[in-house]
Amino acid sequence: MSDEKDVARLKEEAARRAVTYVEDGMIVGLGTGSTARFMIAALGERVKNEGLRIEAIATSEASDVQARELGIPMTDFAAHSVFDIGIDGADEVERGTLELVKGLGGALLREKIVASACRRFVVIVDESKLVDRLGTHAPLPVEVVPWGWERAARLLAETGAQAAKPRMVRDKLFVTDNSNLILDCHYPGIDDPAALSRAILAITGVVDHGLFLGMTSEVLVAGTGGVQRLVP
Ligand SMILES: O=C[C@H](O)[C@H](O)[C@H](O)COP(=O)(O)O
Repeated sequence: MSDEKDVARLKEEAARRAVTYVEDGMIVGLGTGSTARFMIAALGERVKNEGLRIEAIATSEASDVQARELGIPMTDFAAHSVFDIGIDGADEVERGTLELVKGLGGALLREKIVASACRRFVVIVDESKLVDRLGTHAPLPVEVVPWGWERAARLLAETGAQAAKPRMVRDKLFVTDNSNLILDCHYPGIDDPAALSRAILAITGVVDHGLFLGMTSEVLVAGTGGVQRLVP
């Protein structure tokens, strides 16, 4: 089996475990990304095969489309301010603190809005996402309004980022579901995530960033030895 297939299998294992937490009557926040895709697929199976009765809210257009295609009933913030459980992937999980970097898929803003509305926020990852210090494996994505983004990029560099570059897709600026841009900020490790969060949010034009601090209820980490459950 190739490495890629191994990783996909681990992501699916973590995703399937998290879906066992979902019960009849729950309102569920659906994450975004390749691991969340497995989770939405598994949830769709339960809705179809077991008649599981839930409503869900998606953190991206892509997850929304997938969930609707699978027949998962969807809801929104017009109907609810609080959700029972949110299940989402991550790009980095710091061992010990379980603080996160998210947003490599560009969905960080809606993901953070939904995670902050969930009573329980379950993170599903394969073991390659565990790090000793945030910022060492993945850049920190920062969502900014398009107007004046160049200034925001320069000010982000002053927070210690070695580079704050607009994300590009096929030579074009990547645009989020919220019509904003993503600046990928490369830090040489993040020693004080809370201080960095404050510094980034103080920049006018920044909408939010991919540091998810104090939000994790638990992490399900799939590795070769099975799925491990980590709690803060
Ligand atoms: O914007 C994307 C999200 O934060 C994803 O949850 C994160 O990038 C992890 O994605 P994946 O499961 O594909 O590694």
